Amino acid sequence: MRSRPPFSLSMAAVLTLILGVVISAILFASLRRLEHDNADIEFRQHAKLHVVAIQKSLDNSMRVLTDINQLFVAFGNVSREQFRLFAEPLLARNPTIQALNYQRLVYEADRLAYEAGMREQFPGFSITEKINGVLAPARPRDRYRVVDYIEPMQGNEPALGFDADSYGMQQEAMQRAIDTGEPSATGLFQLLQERGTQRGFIVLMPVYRHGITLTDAPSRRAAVIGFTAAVFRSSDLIAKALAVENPGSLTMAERDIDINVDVGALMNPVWDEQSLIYGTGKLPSIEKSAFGWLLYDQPQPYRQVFQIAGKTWRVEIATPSTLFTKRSSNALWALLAALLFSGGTAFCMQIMANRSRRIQKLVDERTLQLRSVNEDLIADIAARKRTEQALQLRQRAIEASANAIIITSATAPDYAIEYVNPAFERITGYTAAEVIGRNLGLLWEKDREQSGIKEIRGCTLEQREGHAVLRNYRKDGAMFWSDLYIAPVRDDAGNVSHYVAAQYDITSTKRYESELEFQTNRDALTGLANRNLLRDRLGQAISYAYRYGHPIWVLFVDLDRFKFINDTLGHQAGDVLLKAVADRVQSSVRDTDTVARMGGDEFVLVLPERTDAGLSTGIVKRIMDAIAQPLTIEGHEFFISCSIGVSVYPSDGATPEELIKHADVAMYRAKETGRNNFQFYTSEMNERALERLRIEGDLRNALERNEFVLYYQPQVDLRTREIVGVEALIRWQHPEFGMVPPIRFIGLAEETGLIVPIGAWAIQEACRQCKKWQKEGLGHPRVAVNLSARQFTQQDLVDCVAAALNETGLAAEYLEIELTESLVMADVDHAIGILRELKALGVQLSIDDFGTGYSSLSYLKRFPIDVLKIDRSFVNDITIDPDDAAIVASIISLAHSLRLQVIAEGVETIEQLGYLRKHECDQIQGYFFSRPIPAEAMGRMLQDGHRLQAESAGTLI
Ligand SMILES: Nc1nc2c(ncn2[C@@H]2O[C@@H]3COP(=O)(O)O[C@H]4[C@@H](O)[C@H](n5cnc6c(=O)[nH]c(N)nc65)O[C@@H]4COP(=O)(O)O[C@H]3[C@H]2O)c(=O)[nH]1
Repeated sequence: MRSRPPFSLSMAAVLTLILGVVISAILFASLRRLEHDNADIEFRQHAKLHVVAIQKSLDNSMRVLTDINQLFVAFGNVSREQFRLFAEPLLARNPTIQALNYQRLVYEADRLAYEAGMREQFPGFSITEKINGVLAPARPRDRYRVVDYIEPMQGNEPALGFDADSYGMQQEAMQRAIDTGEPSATGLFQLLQERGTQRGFIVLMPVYRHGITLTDAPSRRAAVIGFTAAVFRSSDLIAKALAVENPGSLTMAERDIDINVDVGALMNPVWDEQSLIYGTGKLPSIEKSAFGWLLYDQPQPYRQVFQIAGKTWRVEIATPSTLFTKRSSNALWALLAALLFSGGTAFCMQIMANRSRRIQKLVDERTLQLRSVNEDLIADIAARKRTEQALQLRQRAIEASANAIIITSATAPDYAIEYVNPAFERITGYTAAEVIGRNLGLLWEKDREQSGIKEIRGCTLEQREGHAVLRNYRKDGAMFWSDLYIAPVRDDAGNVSHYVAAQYDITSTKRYESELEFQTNRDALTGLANRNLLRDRLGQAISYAYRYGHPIWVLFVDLDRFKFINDTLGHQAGDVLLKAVADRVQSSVRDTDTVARMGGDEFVLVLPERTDAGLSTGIVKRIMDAIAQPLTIEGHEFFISCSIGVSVYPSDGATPEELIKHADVAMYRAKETGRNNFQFYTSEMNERALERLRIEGDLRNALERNEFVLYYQPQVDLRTREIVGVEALIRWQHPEFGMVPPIRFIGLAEETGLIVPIGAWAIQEACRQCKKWQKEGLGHPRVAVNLSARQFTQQDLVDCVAAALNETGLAAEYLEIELTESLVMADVDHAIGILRELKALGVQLSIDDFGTGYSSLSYLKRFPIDVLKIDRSFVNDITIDPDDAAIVASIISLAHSLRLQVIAEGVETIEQLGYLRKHECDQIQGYFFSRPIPAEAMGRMLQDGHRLQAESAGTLI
């Protein structure tokens, strides 16, 4: 709906209205001025007529008076009857005259006669005057001016015989009349015959004695005999004059004009109530306001002064200001009409302005619409162009796409392919002609059980878009992975007419993904699970075990002395060894078990219990045996053992981290108890592990704090029963834990590398002590020092030993270096080299712990060793385990055949001693003879010549 424009006044309309109002005002003012002036003129004309009427009436009256005076002049003596006959018609013609009379001058002397004569006609006549307001016979005086004749008699009877001189106020007029002979008016006074309040006046005209020549005033005074007088009632005079003279206009005059006629002295033209003879109203004092004429008719009072009967007559005629509408509404109507016309014109202008504004607005709207339509049209054309270009671009993009684009029909049977782009041909090896009309499924060949195919079918059935990863097959049969996106294409009616599929060859991505997955979860060297996958698998196994109540074993496997191999043969050899161990471990367990490499030489196995096969230590042993199989690397044969810690779910932990950590702790415990061993985790181990951490920290400072001491355990020759040697065994005098045995810190020292300086110190100290004993004359016992694997790989080992000998001055033959079996067997060739160098120094060499490892006896021939030390584990059981007894016997025999000395370790009982003696063991070492003791004690023992008791030896011999 078009909104109505807001109303606004048009400037043209407003100006028109203002102009119209101004013109109307001017018109009105002009008309009013005209009317006002007309009214003024009309008024003056009327007023003039009135004045003329009054003047004329007075003139007529004066003429009547003159006429009647002429009667006396002509006849000298005029009878009463003549007077009457003459006056009557005059009075009839001049109604303004109240009465005409003749006043006779009667002298006192003639009074009686006169009165007598009059009484004949008028019985009781007497000359009268007014005394105290009442008519009475006149008091005697020289002369009387007696009203002798009077017409009309009727109504004027009281005046007959009245002495007019008794009215002093007429004297002046009378005297003037006498002196001039002209009519002379008196002032206003109450007429004798007047019954009302109206005043009147008399105009006197003298009558002189007949025949007398009148030349001047005295002659006139002397000749005067009487007076003719006209009596006027003042108001009646003017009213009748106006009525007689202006019978037509009187009404108007009465209505419209206030007429005031006054009689006053010539010298006093100002209004005077006493001299006012006629007044119809109070004359307004006209005070003209500047614009009063606009609304009121305000004619100027009309004044005229004239002389009649010796008096100055002033007639003033005025009319009150009246609202102009009283006279004429023409100006008003003209004003209204002009205003109406102006308003109408302005209204028309406003309407025209509104209309033109509407038209302008409409034109603007239409212009805007047109412009908008035009712009739309241009935009439409541009959009079409863009669409065309976009279509071309898309077509080219599809053609140029590196990915396969396929368009299939949604209505044709089997969703026949309608279009494939060049990339499709390139990827699949099919030409467009070969696939058009066929189903996309040709790419899947017989591999139709893929879940992605179901998804794609679902998309076409439900007419929705979707996505699937598929194995596709090229025309040549080669498989490739594709990521297929399919989307329905709808026609204008919204029906699905086609499907468009984009196929991405993701074979390389898949390959990369699997590599990535492998890298993420697999150990790069061995292909075993890495820490990530281990944690994952162990987590899953825990969940499963928790649900079904099965235990899980977690095995922490650490290769013994791997570092030695790695350091001596290099990393490549180390890697070969690790791979071999990995394979062996993997093949010792079920496929479903997890074997992971934690890094270095550490492996973790997750062995969940199955219903079909329970877990037992047999599995652990099997793993250890598998690892212990001889291994040839770069032509060298190695024997490697391992230490295994076992933690059990749920008793040893509920999380992967806990179980792995506890298995690790158990593994350390296994190492501590002598390698090539396994241990189940116990809570005490944990405490030990914590302690171990503490020890590790303290160990770093122990050497410089001189906390290490050497204890010495004597070695006794079974034939001589004398002490022939001592084994130096290190002790750590820990400030808190007290005397710490080597088993608790040697392994740690090896791991941390601290064993190198500690070992060097031990050699030096042992040499020094031995030399000291020799110097003290305590004989020449050999001192045996243990050498760790780490020391064995030490580049300057030989130099170090040589330096110790040099510095202490001990002859090399008194120093025996003990090497463990596994140490030399780990890398036989390397070991032989070192051993030869050491041997070259002149030191004795012994193989410690013999029998525990997997050393091949055949190698012993190649080692330049002097002594074999039978491990105490065999010695321990020789009296109870025939196998161990047989092993010990054969070791002694073998050693002897190789011309090696044999020392049995850990001889504790006389039975063991007996057995060893029996099998011709050369020397023994063990608690039976002495525990390891401090150097002083050892010195004393040497000094005392302490020897194996003959009884104990003898009883057995
Ligand atoms: N049960 C029993 N044990 C007996 C008997 N006779 C001796 N032994 C103990 O057996 C160990 C013999 O030392 P080892 O086999 O070389 O085994 C040594 C050696 O491998 C290592 N070790 C000791 N001192 C050093 C050292 O200075 N350097 C190095 N590298 N290793 C050392 O620590 C291991 C343990 O030393 P020790 O605790 O002193 O333990 C000593 C000794 O006290 C016996 O009759 N019964």
